[in-house]
Amino acid sequence: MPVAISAPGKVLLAGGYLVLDKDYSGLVFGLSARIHSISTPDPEAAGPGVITVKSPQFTNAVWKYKISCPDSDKGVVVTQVMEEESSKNLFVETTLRYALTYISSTTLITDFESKTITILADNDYYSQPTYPAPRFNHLNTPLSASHKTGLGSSAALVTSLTACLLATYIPPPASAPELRTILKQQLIHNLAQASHCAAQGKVGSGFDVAAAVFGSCVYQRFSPSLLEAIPEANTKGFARSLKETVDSPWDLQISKTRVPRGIRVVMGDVDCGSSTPGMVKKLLAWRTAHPAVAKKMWDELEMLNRGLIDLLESLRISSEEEPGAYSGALDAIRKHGWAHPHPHERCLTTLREIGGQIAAIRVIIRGMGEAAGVPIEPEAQTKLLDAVEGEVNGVLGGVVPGAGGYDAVAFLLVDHPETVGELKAALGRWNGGTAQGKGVTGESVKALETREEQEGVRREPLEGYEGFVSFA
Ligand SMILES: Nc1ncnc2c1ncn2[C@@H]1O[C@H](COP(=O)(O)OP(=O)(O)OP(=O)(O)O)[C@@H](O)[C@H]1O
Ligand SMILES: C[C@@](O)(CCOP(=O)(O)O)CC(=O)O
Repeated sequence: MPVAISAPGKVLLAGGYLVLDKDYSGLVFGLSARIHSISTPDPEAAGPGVITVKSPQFTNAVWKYKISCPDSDKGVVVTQVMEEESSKNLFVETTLRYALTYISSTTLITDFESKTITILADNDYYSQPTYPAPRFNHLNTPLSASHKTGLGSSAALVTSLTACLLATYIPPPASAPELRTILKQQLIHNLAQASHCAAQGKVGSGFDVAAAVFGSCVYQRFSPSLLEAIPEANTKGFARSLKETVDSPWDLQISKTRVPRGIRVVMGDVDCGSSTPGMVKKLLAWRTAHPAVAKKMWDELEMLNRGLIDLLESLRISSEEEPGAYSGALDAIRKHGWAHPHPHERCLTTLREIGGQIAAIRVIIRGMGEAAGVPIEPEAQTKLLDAVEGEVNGVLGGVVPGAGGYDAVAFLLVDHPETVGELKAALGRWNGGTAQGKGVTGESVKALETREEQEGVRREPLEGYEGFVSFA
């Protein structure tokens, strides 16, 4: 029986770096750009024990694995069958190893039915050569040469593949249609975090996997020690420890959130690139060397981020309790900017406060970056954010999301076609962005189509993949 699962990408609007510490939080929105994993029977399989994963949007993107379980305590062994022009895919391979080990420990299956799993990524994950591009556009490059837009492809991939493997191999009732209630999100989350963390080399707060599973949320991470306790894959005790850890309660904190109706997040792809691990290492080294100053900054930023979360929540409440006044305020700012005949009207005040809060957050972020010598909001991005905010009525504010740097920008704005169109045009016209030392001068910024979407991992109807996957 074929199974299709998708998981969303992410944008960390507030809380970059802080969210690495479990005492601080991150505001992360799930995105409509999803990565889909579709498992189908393998028509060419001579018997059980072969899983072929492929990403037909890329060249040389077929990864074939032999699956065996010689020692149940050490877990399932996943060995790539290397063929001419095979590449490695660490995230796929690790996810198979972890998910199949968990499944085997739970169900006692050792002979896994052979399957083909097709991975399809929505176009916004990679810079496209031409716009608009057809759905699941073929990029004519190997995956390693694609230009990622920073939407968290590895987390969405690991999450959808994990859920797809669970739904494929764990027999009913777990494979019944309602993924969320039966294949519990918590299980998908814990298992996907374990795989992602192992593949990533144990860095990262896990906010991207949390968004891929739960969708938009305020996230406080789990204790890193939870995963540190799991032995290396395929060593003594791996299977037992993985199962115990995944089935145990974790100390992460998730509270669901959403962008209020009438407001939209638009991401701009700067297509320049920054090294997140390098920035994280440098910033954390500075934090360790300057504990007192850093604590003050972290606490101040946390307070401002929490303030932003509260303001967005009160705007959401206004949008439901006073829809007329709310829509009027949105209309007014998109037409006239902040000049309004009733400046003290409640919704307008909240909208204004959101803009002010984002500006205050950016001040501290810049200070943090300067102090640590890490370009979290580089000057080129400051100019871009300020220029767009000044030019386009209806933009509440913009940030350099996640780790910051030269990769991307994200704006909160009134969700009206004219406002979105003006923002896209302003980004397209932008040519003042000189990333010093990066060799990029005067690049325009491409607005992505993706928007905030509240829902996390979900089962998808198979009809959506006709033409991309063979169900024969
Ligand atoms: N379409 C895909 N098919 C198969 N594997 C993929 C696909 N997209 C991403 N991956 C896996 O994810 C890896 C990229 O992960 P990486 O953490 O570098 O990027 P990212 O998660 O998109 O980063 P960011 O958090 O900055 O958005 C690839 O090397 C590959 O292993
Ligand atoms: C710097 C950090 O806090 C955020 C990185 O975000 P992004 O991958 O740049 O979206 C790292 C992390 O939380 O894993």
